[in-house]
Amino acid sequence: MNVPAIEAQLLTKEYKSGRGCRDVSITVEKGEAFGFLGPNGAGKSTFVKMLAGLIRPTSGSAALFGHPVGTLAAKAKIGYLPELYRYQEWLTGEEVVRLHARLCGIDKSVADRRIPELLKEVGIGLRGRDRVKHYSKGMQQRLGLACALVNEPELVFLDEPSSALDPIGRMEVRTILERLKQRGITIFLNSHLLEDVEVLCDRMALLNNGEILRHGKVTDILNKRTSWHFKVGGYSPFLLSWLIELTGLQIIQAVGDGDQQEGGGAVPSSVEGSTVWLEAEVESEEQVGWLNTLIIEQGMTLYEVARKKERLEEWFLDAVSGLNQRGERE
Ligand SMILES: Nc1ncnc2c1ncn2[C@@H]1O[C@H](COP(=O)(O)OP(=O)(O)OP(=O)(O)O)[C@@H](O)[C@H]1O
Repeated sequence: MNVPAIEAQLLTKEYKSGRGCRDVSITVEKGEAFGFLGPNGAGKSTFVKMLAGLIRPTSGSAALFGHPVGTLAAKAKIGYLPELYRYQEWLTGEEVVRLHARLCGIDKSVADRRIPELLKEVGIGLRGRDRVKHYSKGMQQRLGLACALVNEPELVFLDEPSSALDPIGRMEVRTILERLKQRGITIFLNSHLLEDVEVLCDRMALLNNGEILRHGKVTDILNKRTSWHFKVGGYSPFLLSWLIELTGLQIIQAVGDGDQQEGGGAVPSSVEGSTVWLEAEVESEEQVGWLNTLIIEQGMTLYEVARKKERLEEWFLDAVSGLNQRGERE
């Protein structure tokens, strides 16, 4: 039977403060990478801690690979990198991972082989023999990743895995996560880094004030908007107003591939014969073909036509805009 890696139904945690998360239901299939987004305090860590069996839900239920959360069978299958990690700073990095291996009941001979490989994979390598107190925040985060992977989990929960890393470190962690995904490991990624979610995740959900506000396939979200860009050479300033009048479409002149010119829609300032980008909102791909024909018929050169992707950041900001601290529409 093909059981999902994560199945949560109406999972709720109420703290004394009242916050936490409410009625969260999601299913994550085996081998999927799932992104969990949300503003600070939305309840992302609370949700992950319930799945990892670290805190008890107030109500609702969840299972990992068919085993109820909190049971040994569920825990044996997971790795967890917490957001606020603190490792024993008097130990060396290698000793910290070894401690985690022992807690997971891994044989010494297996640990002896696996730990150096893991330290190399997360980019600690020879520094594994240094004490943790000499590690930067980024190195401690990499150490956390090694600890989360030491039991060769089938599912990893990563709570902000690159928050302390510089851009190179983030790219390296992303590569590690991509490798895990290729190996068929299910990834549940809490992240503020929308780019990580965009590159790595198949599906995602946006949590706000403890509740799921939106969810969907990352590719659908990125392609939802049907704005198209046209790079036009030999441009004549009459073209824009002529196209708008003829087609009735919303068309503006863009500064480059993506950035709208301020006061878009106004008569373009470009000089005769220059190369410009136009951005049009269309209802169907036929309209794109129509615009292509019209531009070419006017004797201009069409260098490039591309669908404008909606960045996840726009999607995120749009979803939470107009909501107050309690997540209510203002
Ligand atoms: N142990 C606790 N006791 C009481 N309230 C808590 C506890 N842990 C979290 N909360 C509250 O629950 C809400 C959700 O917190 P949580 O840490 O899950 O959010 P988050 O989305 O992970 O935030 P961040 O992105 O800032 O880490 C917050 O209002 C927080 O103050």
